[in-house]
Amino acid sequence: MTDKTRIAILGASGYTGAELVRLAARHPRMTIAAITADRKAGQEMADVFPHFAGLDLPPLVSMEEVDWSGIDAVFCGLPHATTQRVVKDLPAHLKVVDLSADFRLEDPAKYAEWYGHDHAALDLQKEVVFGLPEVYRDRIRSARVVANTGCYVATALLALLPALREKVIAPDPIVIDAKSGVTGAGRAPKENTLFAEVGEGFAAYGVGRHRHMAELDQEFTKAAGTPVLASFTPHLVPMNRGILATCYVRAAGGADAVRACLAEAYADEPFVHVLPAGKVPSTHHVRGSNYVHIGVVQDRAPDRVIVLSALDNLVKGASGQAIQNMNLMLGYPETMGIDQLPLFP
Ligand SMILES: NC(=O)C1=CN([C@@H]2O[C@H](COP(=O)(O)OP(=O)(O)OC[C@H]3O[C@@H](n4cnc5c(N)ncnc54)[C@H](OP(=O)(O)O)[C@@H]3O)[C@@H](O)[C@H]2O)C=CC1
Ligand SMILES: CC(=O)N[C@@H](CCC(=O)OP(=O)(O)O)C(=O)O
Repeated sequence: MTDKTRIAILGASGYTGAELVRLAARHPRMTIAAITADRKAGQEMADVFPHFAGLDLPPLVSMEEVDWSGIDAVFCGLPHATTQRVVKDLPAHLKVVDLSADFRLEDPAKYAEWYGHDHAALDLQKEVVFGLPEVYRDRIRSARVVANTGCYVATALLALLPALREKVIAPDPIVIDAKSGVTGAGRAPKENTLFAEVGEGFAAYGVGRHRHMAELDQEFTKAAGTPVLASFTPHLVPMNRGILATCYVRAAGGADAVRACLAEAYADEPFVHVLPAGKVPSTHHVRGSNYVHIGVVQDRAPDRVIVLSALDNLVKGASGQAIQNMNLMLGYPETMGIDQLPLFP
């Protein structure tokens, strides 16, 4: 008998799956019992990811080969749309943290509108809790299935939600200018992530319409108590990891009021640091960690404020947040296994 939770990581040959392996392998209360892949099923993890050389891991298998009776909890790092068909058929004894976008939208009509097809697991959707621990910690503790917040969305929500909730910032306009490293697009080969097409330049994409807007609308609207339609423009920048969101908002009390509100809201949060006046966050300062840095700056007009937020898309934006959620679901200390300091430079 072991007092460790036996976990499976679905999609372990992808970027978020590999990051889950990195973190879970050193988690004091988790043991990695199964790891899955699709095209890479049958391979050893250290062959797919040589940085895991020497780590004792089971081989990558297909999902059909997993013996679920030997598993207590599952992290699901699969592409969206595939995920809902997989998660709905998982045995009910499993606790699940899903990293995809499939279970984040509460309204099925919104899901169909933004993803272009009906949801395949609506019954399950009803019981899923939105996985942003800083907001839904109590509900996450008793959830069986949690939908991790998306990487861009976590960056923007953590920057603005408390101030929106307390009406320290106005619900309109909110403009979010966000930049992501290339691992945000996953490991599967795509033309837009080729070195020659990402390096030495950068561009916006999804301008005017990106599926993450639906998730932002849902959570901003709940916090403000009135419909919020934020502008959101993502950019792909030539770096491996990290997201920086620069958010432009209106706040009658100016930057000091916004900073004070955020500092109070996050005073006891283990992973969110509100920076002192005059400091701005950098992806360099959160890389490889579950930390989020938030800076607040006064714009030239007295009622315009700039809130900047940085996190590592693969850690706080995905796998670290997933472990944070699973720690809550399992009754473990929330920071267990994910309190590593950032890697700098
Ligand atoms: N990358 C990021 O920063 C973030 C990603 N996410 C979300 O997390 C999920 C995983 O992302 P990421 O790790 O980047 O993706 P990757 O493309 O890097 O990895 C996808 C994984 O899923 C497996 N897979 C693909 N198709 C299937 C299938 N049909 N059946 C079973 N397994 C399959 C792949 O196996 P194989 O390698 O063998 O093909 C691989 O292990 C996505 O939903 C993404 O949107 C969320 C937040 C941040
Ligand atoms: C750089 C890049 O391509 N990013 C992806 C977001 C990745 C992601 O994490 O999507 P979810 O949060 O919805 O799972 C995109 O813009 O679609």
